[in-house]
Amino acid sequence: MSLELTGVTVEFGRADARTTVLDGLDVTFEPGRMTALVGPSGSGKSTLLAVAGALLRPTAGQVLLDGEDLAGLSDARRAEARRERIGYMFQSGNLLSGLTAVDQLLAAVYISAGRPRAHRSRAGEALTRVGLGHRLRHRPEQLSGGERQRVALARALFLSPKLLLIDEPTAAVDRSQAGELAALLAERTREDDCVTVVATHDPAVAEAADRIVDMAALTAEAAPSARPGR
Ligand SMILES: Nc1ncnc2c1ncn2[C@@H]1O[C@H](COP(=O)(O)OP(=O)(O)OP(=O)(O)O)[C@@H](O)[C@H]1O
Repeated sequence: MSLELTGVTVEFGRADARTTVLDGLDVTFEPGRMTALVGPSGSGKSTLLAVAGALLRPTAGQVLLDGEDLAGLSDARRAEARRERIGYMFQSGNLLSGLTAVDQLLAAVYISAGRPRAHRSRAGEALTRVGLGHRLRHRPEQLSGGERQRVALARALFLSPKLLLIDEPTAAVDRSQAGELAALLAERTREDDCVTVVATHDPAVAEAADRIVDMAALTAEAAPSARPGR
């Protein structure tokens, strides 16, 4: 399973108010490797994740997940790919208020496959693996920022996605938690052999990653005028 973006362009707005955020981008991400996506604020990291995760259709280009072009699929097939093959973890954690840590994971099962009861003990194990075995019945408002991030990570991993997309996972945690969370992400990526792309400003995440991709370099590669000899 690999993720390959070819000629990906994303434009927002119309006519005179048009902004080109990604311009003919080519990049490939391999399985079992965690990539840190770095670059200045506004360089398009979150936009790239949204396109890769079939949350946003590119203006042009292909998003090949295991050879299948997500950009060209119908809305229904894109939704299916999101449910079955892609795990997300966003900055705020996006936990559902009022649900316990275990139920956060079961909600993902319910949306995807139904019958969450059969998965209850597995949800407990998944939370234990991210160091939250003692917080299974806690609700988001009873958890620290770092604990909420780890619930969100366990939830993103729960259905064994082939593609894991993560935006600023360490924004709400202290330095030692940031290092632990980054190491955990890298470890799970290798164990599950998934493609993991993490947009980040955090050196701790970049350090734990197997590869660093700089948006500035991608953009320079994509723009023909910036290529040497042209
Ligand atoms: N829906 C939208 N409409 C118009 N412009 C948008 C939209 N979404 C994003 N942008 C613009 O696209 C650019 C890239 O945004 P993006 O969030 O991808 O950057 P980023 O690298 O993730 O930034 P940060 O590090 O601050 O999170 C920004 O200039 C932003 O204003």
